[in-house]
Amino acid sequence: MPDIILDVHEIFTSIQGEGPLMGRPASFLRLSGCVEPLCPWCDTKQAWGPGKTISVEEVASRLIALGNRLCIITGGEPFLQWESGLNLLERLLLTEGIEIQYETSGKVLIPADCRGFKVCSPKYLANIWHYLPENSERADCFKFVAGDELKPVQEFITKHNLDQDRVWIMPMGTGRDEQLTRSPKIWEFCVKHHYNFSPRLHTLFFNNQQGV
Ligand SMILES: Nc1nc2[nH]cc(C(=O)O)c2c(=O)[nH]1
Ligand code: SF4
Ligand SMILES: [Mg+2]
Repeated sequence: MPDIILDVHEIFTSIQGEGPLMGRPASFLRLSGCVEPLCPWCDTKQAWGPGKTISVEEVASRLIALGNRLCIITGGEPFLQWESGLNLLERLLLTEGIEIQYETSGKVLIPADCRGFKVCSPKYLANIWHYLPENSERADCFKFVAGDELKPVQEFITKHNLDQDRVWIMPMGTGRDEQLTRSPKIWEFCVKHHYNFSPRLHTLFFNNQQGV
């Protein structure tokens, strides 16, 4: 039988820089491939195209070898590979007692049988949210990268009836300075609407380096 494989961009160890699990040491698996429309501000454009094909067992053993209790699976769009191997990887990691957190844009359907913690970060592009509404029930929480336009974020939250406890807002910025400049306005927005604020710690510390 041929190996079940994943299309992998990178595997590394770091600290979750964003969202509800921010600050926790974690193994990161960044899968290759994303869904159109692609975001012009994307900080991981290298993960759009094909990466390295690696067997699921090999990916699992590399992640286990990093020794972290938590694994963040991101992309690209990780759920593109759910049926072709990610579901098997999830089973292998859970068997080892490793906790899993996914990062998804919500442009594809979050699999109903996925057992990890799902953080959805919807994308607003050319005045449209590129998002499948069914994911509002399937994601555990939502993370928005916000720039100057806060109205669309507020409209999204209202339209999909998201409880404030499920919402994290992060300042836009591929670099440290931009993030810091935008933070006070995002902070005020969070205080006003009772949302959670999240910085992007890896950008604050390492600017726009890859693999951190
Ligand atoms: N440290 C760190 N935390 C992250 N949280 C989400 C990330 C992502 O690229 O999805 C990310 C990342 O690339 N690095
Ligand atoms: S959804 Fe995420 S990975 Fe895909 S293009 Fe947008 S920012 Fe980049
Ligand atoms: Mg990132």
